[in-house]
Amino acid sequence: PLVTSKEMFQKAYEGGYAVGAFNVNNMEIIQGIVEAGKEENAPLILQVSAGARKYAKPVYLRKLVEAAIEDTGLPIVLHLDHGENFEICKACVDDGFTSVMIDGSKHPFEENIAITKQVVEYAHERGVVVEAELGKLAGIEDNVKVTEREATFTDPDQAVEFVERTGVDSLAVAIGTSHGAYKFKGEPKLDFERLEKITKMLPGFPLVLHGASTVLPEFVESCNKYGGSIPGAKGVPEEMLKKAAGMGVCKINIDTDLRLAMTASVRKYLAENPSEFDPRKYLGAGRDAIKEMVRHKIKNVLGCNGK
Ligand SMILES: O=C(COP(=O)(O)O)N(O)CCCCO
Ligand code: NA
Ligand SMILES: [Zn+2]
Repeated sequence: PLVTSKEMFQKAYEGGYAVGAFNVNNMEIIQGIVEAGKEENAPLILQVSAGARKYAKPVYLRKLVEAAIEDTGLPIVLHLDHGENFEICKACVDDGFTSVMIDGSKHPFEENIAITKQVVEYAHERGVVVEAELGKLAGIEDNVKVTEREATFTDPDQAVEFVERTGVDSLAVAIGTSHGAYKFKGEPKLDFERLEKITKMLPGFPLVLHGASTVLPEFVESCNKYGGSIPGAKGVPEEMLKKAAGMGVCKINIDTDLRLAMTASVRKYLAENPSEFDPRKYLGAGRDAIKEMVRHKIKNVLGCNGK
């Protein structure tokens, strides 16, 4: 069924595991994710960005997710990822989403609170849950001193005030991750002391980790081997994700690992089958790679299999 993440996160918090939040843009990506969820009997969060709505059109994504629910019977959350303003959050609530993110992290503290409150009011009125963000994901890695970079991380004291004043249901925290395939110049590092402090000050409150793709080496190598060029791509080691899942993180966002699984498999298939031109062959290869990758994440990283 189509569900909100309320109970999902309560169980995840108590159980010390996290639910995967996977970005969806087309049929094969959705099918790969949902087949994995079915095989592992895991709850799923399918998340749609503004770019996905532009690429696929909202009605296609909504119907594809409805199809996935009808096909599998899994508990599935349909979530708006990185909603920029009240309007897009409202549109998704009105479109039947069960969860929306309002990302006010680029605004000053008080503006972030104001816009988040506005979305919480509208969403809660209609039984929809809200994710917000406090602190800025890295991504400003180069030519910035560590202290400056850490100044953009989530401040635990501010987090308490933010949650109390907005009534938000979950909070995306900045502890060193960033979006995309180039997350760390040097050794991967997350600020676990900061994460621990936040969970001590907000016991039982669901936290969200963005920029949590591992940038799986097998796919990076395959992309580079079959005509791609993504040297130096690096993500979050799976051990760190497991640790975070045991420390109050209830939702782990994965998009780049899906993109790499699809891209590596399509490149490989096309390189190895030069005379093939049936899209079902190479898109099917991509779908299979996504399914296996998501199964791996569910079983070996998130721990939400059978939950
Ligand atoms: O937090 C994430 C996923 O981050 P990652 O890029 O590590 O998969 N997202 O919100 C997905 C959109 C960002 C584009 O990748
Ligand atoms: Na957890
Ligand atoms: Zn994100």
